[in-house]
Amino acid sequence: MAHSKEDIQQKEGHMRWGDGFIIVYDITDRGSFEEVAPLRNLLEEVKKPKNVPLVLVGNKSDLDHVRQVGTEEGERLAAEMACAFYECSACADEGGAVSEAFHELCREVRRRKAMQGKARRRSSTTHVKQAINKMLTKISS
Ligand SMILES: Nc1nc2c(ncn2[C@@H]2O[C@H](COP(=O)(O)OP(=O)(O)OP(=O)(O)O)[C@@H](O)[C@H]2O)c(=O)[nH]1
Repeated sequence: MAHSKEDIQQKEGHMRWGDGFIIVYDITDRGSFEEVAPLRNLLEEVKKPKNVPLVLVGNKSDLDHVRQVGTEEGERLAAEMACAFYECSACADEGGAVSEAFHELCREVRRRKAMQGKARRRSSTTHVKQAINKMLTKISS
């Protein structure tokens, strides 16, 4: 599918403010699956240097008889992208996979925020230690 400059700018705008993303393709449309990797690359580019929480979803699992993308292909791509993977149906969400995908994304966003908080706390402790060391060096010289 061709994307206009406006399409890309609009996408980048959404990407900038988002804390986490669900990339959805249609299991009955190989073209939509092939758009996942470029979309993820654009996301990485926009969010750099942050490593953004992601979940990959193959939608329309109720249309298994016209499937064009195998479950294993989705699983493999998710493994490459180091993110969770679900197949679901927005029309017939019997197993609850739609809400599970959203919950997993929220958990991932919280996990990353907690990790970033820890890293920030650690770096501020390092700054305090450096300042004390500097003062001690000055006093002793
Ligand atoms: N059978 C089935 N149809 C679905 C499912 N999810 C969406 N659809 C249908 O797919 C069509 C497109 O859905 P939209 O919500 O417009 O999604 P979109 O991302 O704009 O999709 P495209 O127009 O195909 O690019 C609609 O007719 C929906 O009813 C699903 O899980 N199963």
